[in-house]
Amino acid sequence: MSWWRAALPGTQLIRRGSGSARQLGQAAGAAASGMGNSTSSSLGKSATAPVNQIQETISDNCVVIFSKTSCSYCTMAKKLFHDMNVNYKVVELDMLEHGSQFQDALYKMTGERTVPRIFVNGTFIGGATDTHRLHKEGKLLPLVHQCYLKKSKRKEFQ
Ligand SMILES: N[C@@H](CCC(=O)N[C@@H](CS)C(=O)NCC(=O)O)C(=O)O
Ligand code: FES
Repeated sequence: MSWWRAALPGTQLIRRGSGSARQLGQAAGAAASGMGNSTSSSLGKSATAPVNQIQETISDNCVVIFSKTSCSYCTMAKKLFHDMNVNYKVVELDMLEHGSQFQDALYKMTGERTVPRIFVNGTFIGGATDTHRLHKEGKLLPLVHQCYLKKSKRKEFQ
């Protein structure tokens, strides 16, 4: 048993490869490789401004990777979380009709429009290189853990 599971007995906080991607038939790349869950079903389909849609996605999910299906840096980032047994949300920008508008919004929010753009616990943590560095420094999992703790506390009071 991993330490974070031990710390949070009985919770189902860390899941990998939830059924939703397959059920929704989305994110074929991620589903086929058994990694992560789905491209957000609503993202890019609502009239809400891209920045607000991104805000909503990053506050609803502890780990969000803005990615492109063709990008191996993105695949490496997904693999990192997959190997840590951490569930993550992937938004494949090249699969969205208005993907470039989302890249523009990410530029406004993070200063770069490159992929991957990775958010943990609602905060931008960087691209693939930054994320690997955080992991090497032992700082990545605590950030994820903080988010799970926050969510489980919220549940307690509901
Ligand atoms: N050091 C950055 C490199 C990011 C980067 O250069 N990404 C390229 C793809 S690998 C990119 O986004 N190019 C522009 C684009 O696809 O719109 C990281 O680790 O994330
Ligand atoms: S590694 Fe080539 S597009 Fe990302």
